[in-house]
Formats: sequence, C-alpha cells, structure tokens
Amino acid sequence: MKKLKQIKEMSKQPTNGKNHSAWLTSEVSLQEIKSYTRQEVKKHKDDNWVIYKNKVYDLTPYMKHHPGGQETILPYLGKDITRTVKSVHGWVNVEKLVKKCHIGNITLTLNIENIEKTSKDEKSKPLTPSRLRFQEFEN
Ligand code: HEM
Repeated sequence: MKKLKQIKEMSKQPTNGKNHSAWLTSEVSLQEIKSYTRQEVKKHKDDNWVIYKNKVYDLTPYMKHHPGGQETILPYLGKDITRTVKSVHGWVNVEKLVKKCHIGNITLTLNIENIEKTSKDEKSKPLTPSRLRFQEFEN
C-alpha cells in the first residue's frame, strides 16, 4: 500500500510521453489481482481505473507517460477503453505497456432469472428443423 502511495505521488508531474522509456524500465508493480464487476470499476474513476479486454488496470503510474498525453485518457477513466484504443491506435500493444498496472479481472456474471424467462419464451428457442417447418405455416 505504501508503494502505491509513492507511485501516485510520482504520477503528479506529467511528461506527456517524453519519458515513455523511463516508464518501460521502471519497476512499478501494483499486482494483487482481484475480481471486479464493471459497476465496481465505474466507482473507481477517480483512482484512474479502466477496463481493457476484460482486465482491470489502475493507470495512475502510467498516465503521465502516455504519448498521447494524460488528458486524452481522462474522459475514459472508469470505463472500458477496448474499442476506443482499437480505433485510436490499434497497433499499440496495450497489454504489454500497462502490464504493471494490471490489478484485476472482470467477473462475468450470468443473470439466471433472465435466462429462465427467455427459455420459457417459445420464440427464443433455436430454430430446429421441425420449428422451421412450423414457422413456414405461421408466416
Ligand atoms: C492504457 C492504455 C493506453 C496505452 C498503453 C496507450 C499507449 C499509447 C502509445 C504507445 C501511443 C503512441 C503511438 C504511436 O506513436 O504510434 C499513444 C498515442 C496516443 N494515444 Fe494512447 N494509449 C492508451 C490509451 C489511450 C486512450 C484511452 C486514448 C483515448 C482517446 C488514447 C489516445 C491516444 C492519442 C490521441 C495518441 C496520439 C496519437 C498521435 O500521436 O497521433 N490512448 N498511446
């Protein structure tokens, strides 16, 4: 925890990517991987958390090194950045660059109640050959 505090202090002076190599060689590690829901990540917007490919990252130590500037990332904090990153710079190996910021994974939850409701709905059943024939008569 003390280490995390130090890192957060260090992150206060932006270099806007001018010191990207310093980031790559630094020994920062926030690793204590936990499971989070998307709702939980949203609540940690101010802690600089984001979701990338179902993994949770605390970008605090990386922000000031981001070549695109830390201000570009600000609107995306607490959110899933997967699509945005793909459209802005799909060639960047994000997972490698922010490996040190990986703090958790998104838990996939199934809403059993909804699944039961859906399966009771006749129309939601898969179109098996016999149902297909039946549908031909319906239309
Ligand atoms: C943690 C995730 C991210 C990492 C590791 C990352 C990494 C990088 C890297 C390595 C570059 C330089 C690319 C190059 O010069 O070819 C870059 C540039 C940039 N990034 Fe990110 N980025 C991240 C998230 C984001 C997000 C969420 C945005 C939001 C829009 C963003 C916007 C930009 C922009 C605008 C540039 C400048 C592109 C340019 O110079 O034309 N990045 N980023």
